[in-house]
Amino acid sequence: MAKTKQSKAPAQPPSTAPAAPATPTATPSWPAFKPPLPVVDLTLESLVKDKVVVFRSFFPRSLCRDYVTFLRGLPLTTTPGKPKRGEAVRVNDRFQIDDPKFAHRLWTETGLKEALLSEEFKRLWNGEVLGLNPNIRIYRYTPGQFFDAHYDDSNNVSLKPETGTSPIPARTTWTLLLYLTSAADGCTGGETVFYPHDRRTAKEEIAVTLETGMLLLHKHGHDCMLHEGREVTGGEKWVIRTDLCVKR
Ligand SMILES: O=C(O)CCC(=O)C(=O)O
Ligand SMILES: [Fe+2]
Repeated sequence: MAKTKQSKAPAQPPSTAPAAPATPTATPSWPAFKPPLPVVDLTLESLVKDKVVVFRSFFPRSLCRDYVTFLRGLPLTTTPGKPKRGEAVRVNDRFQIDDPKFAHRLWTETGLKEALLSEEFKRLWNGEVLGLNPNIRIYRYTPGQFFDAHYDDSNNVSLKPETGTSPIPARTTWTLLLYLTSAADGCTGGETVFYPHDRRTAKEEIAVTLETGMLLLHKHGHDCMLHEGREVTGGEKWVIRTDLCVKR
């Protein structure tokens, strides 16, 4: 199967009206990380060796609720247009912002930095880890919405670890998905499903069930696994997406 890229994959089901692309100017006033994070020892759990790992309870449920309430107020837009040849069909509502400060907070104020840089796991990340991609994406999937099978690209970015410092050339190596809702909040379906052999077959699928507050990381770029966000059948699936960045 030809590799389909996710980065330029707008799509729309027949039932959704085209929306004007959001052009956010101000960065959102993201809620504080309360209670202070992490609320549990961040233990990395491997779902697919060297390819997919999760941290459960990365955000406590109360914080997920605060975030969903806050994110509802952002100008989300339904992905418009028809996919071009070779592009993945993606049907969801999203908001995207370049926010280095929030990326830095997610990296340094959650326990993530320490957890990923521990000697035990350092080798997984494909380079010298610098932090998270400032390109923050928020997804909301309502019933009928999904993200069709695709591969995530590695992208070149430049990171400014502190204000006033010069940018460091970096590239993304792993995708981060932070799930803010799950069946516990009335969201059914919406699993992130991986296909280790580039074939979309039920027999080979590895379906990750949504869990409120769970952070999933999966390797992307040239050896990214084919994956999809399965259709949501009830409630709302909310996700914060960014990427892990290494020195280039
Ligand atoms: O929403 C999901 O479960 C998958 C999202 C995804 O694949 C992506 O952001 O590239
Ligand atoms: Fe993806």
